[in-house]
Amino acid sequence: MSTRQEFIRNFAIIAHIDHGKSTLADRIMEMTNTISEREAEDQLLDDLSVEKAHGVTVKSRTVRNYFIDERGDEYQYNLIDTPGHVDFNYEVSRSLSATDGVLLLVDATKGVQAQTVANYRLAKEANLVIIPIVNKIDTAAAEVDATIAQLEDLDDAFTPDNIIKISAKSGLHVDTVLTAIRDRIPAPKGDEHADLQALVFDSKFDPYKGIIVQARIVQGTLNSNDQVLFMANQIKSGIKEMGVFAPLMTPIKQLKAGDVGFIVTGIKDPEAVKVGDTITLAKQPVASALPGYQDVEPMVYAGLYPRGSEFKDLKIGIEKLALNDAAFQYEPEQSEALGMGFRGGFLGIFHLQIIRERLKEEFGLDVLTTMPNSTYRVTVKNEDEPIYVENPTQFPDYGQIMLVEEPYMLAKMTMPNEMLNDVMRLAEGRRGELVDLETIGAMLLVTYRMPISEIAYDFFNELKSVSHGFATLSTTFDQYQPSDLVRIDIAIDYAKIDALTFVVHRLKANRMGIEIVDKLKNLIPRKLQAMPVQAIVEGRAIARADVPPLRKAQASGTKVSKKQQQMRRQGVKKSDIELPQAVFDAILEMNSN
Ligand SMILES: Nc1nc2c(ncn2[C@@H]2O[C@H](COP(=O)(O)OP(=O)(O)OP(=O)(O)O)[C@@H](O)[C@H]2O)c(=O)[nH]1
Repeated sequence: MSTRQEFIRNFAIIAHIDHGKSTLADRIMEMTNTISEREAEDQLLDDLSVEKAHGVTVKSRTVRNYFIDERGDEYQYNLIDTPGHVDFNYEVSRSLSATDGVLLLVDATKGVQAQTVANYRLAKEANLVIIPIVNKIDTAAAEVDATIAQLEDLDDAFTPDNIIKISAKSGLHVDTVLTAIRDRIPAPKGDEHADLQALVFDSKFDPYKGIIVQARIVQGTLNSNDQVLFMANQIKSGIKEMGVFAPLMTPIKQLKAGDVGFIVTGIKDPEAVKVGDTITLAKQPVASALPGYQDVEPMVYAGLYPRGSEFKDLKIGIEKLALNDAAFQYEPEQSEALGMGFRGGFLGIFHLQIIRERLKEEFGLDVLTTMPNSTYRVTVKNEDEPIYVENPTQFPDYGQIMLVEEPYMLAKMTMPNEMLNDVMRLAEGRRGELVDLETIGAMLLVTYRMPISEIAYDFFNELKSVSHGFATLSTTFDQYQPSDLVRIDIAIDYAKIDALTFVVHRLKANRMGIEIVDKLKNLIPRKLQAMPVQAIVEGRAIARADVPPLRKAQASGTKVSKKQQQMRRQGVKKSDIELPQAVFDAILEMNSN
C-alpha cells in the first residue's frame, strides 16, 4: 500500500507552549479517521507519562494519517508533533528536518509569544513552507484581529487571506487546514531509485524490541528484508520490524523516498545508534552520509546518584533514556559523600526535572540530584589553554586562577508594553545586559544577554510571576564572558562535603554562604554532639552555624577535640554524614533567588 510521492505531505505543528498543538494534532487524526473521537479525548500524542503529569509535550513523534480530499484523492499526511517548552527547542529543530512544511499555531487569547518567534525562525532557517494559523477563536477572550496583525508583522508573506482561523477544540475550520496542507506544502522530493539515504531523527529503547529508530527516507527505497548499515558507527543489521505509527505501530514492507517510518533492528547497544545518523543499504551503501545534526551543548550539569538502588541499575536506566533523548549527556563520576554516580548534562532545569521523573516512571529509579551548575571556563597560571569545568569540585583553587568565564545566553522575551519595567528589573537583577528592544504589533520583544547560571534555575517562573503569566522566553547560546566567580565549599564538622561544593558570583557569595549554613543546620541529620557547618570561600569561613546535638543532656562532654578538628581540617578524616535530597533541594531553591 504505497503512496506515490506527489500524494505525500510531511509536516509538523509548531507553536508556543499550550497554544493547542496536541489538540490540533488530535483533531487532524480524528478528521482523517486515524483515531476515533473517544481516543482523541485521551490525547494520544501526549502519551509519555511525564508529559501527562506536566501537560506538555517533551518528545516529538510521528503519526501517519490518510486524508481523502473532495476529489476523492487519497493523501498520506505524516504529522510530527513537537514540544513547546524552552528547554526542548532542540527537539523541534530535529523533527523539522523530517518535514517539508509546518503549521505555525498561535493562540488568539495570547498572541505571538517568544516560542512562536523562536519556532518560526527555526522553520524559516530550514526553508520550510509555513502555514500561519490562529487558534482558539471560539473563546470569548480571543483577539483574532490583533493576533493576525502580529503575524503580519512577523513575516511579510503572512496576510489576512492566508492566515487560517480555527478552533482546534471544536474542529471549526480544521478542514481548511487539511486542504491547505495539500495545497501549500510541497510533496517530498528524492529519487526512489537512488542509493538509500535515510535520516535517523529519533530513537528510543523498547524493553521488548530493543532500539526503535524513526527515519525519513531522503532517497532510495528500503524493503523490510534488507540489511541496513548505520553509517556513523558502520554497524550492519537486519530489520526485525519496519512500519509506521498510525497511530499505533503498523508493519509495512517498503518505505520509499519521502516516507517516514520506524525500524526495529534488534540492536541492543544504546551507544550504537545515533540520532542524526544516516541509514543506507549494507549491500549497496550510498557514497556519503547526510549532514546529520550538530551536537547539542548541555546548559546545566548536576550529579545523579542512586538512592535505594544499585549504581549498575542506574547505569542501565541512564543509557536507555539517553538513547531517547539526544540532548541528555552523562558520564560516570565519584563523590566522597555520595559514592558512584553520574554527572548529567541538561538543556535546563526543566530538562533535568523531566529526566529525573522519567528515570522514576520508566525505570523505577529514585535518583538523588545534586545542585546544578553551568560550565565554567577557567584559565590557570602557567597554562595556555583554558580548562572547562563541569563539576564545581574541580573548580581550581583561587591561588591558581588567572581568568574565569561563564557561558552567556541571549534571552528573548515578549510581553505587553506595561510589563517592560518589571521584566527589565528582573533581568538586570540577574546580571542581564540589554541588547535589543523591538515591537511586534502591540507586543514588545526584548533581548538580554545573561549568564546561563542566572537563567537556568527558575528565571522562567520568575518571569511568569512578575508578568502575571504574560511574558514568554526563548534562549540561545551567545558566548563565554569573564565573570567574578568563586567556589564555596561546605564543611560539616570540619570535613568538606564534596557534593555540596558550588560556584557563585562573588557578589552573592556572602549572602548565600550565610543562608546555606542556616538551612543546613536544620536539614543535616543530628548527632550526639553539636556539629559546626561552615561555608568556606578562598580559604576563609564566611559563615558558620551549628547543627544542634540530638539531645541537650548528652551533648556536654562530647565536644570535638582540638586534635579531631585538626585531623578533619587536614582532610585526614572523612565525613560520614548522610545527605538527604532535601539538602540539595534547599540549596537549589536558594540559588534561584
Ligand atoms: N477554547 C479552546 N481551547 C483550546 C483550543 N485548542 C486547545 N485548547 C486548550 O488549550 C490547552 C492547551 O492545549 P494543548 O493542545 O495541550 O497545547 P499544546 O500546544 O499541545 O501544549 P504543549 O504540548 O504543552 O506544547 C488545553 O486545555 C486545550 O483544551 C481551542 O481551539 N479552543
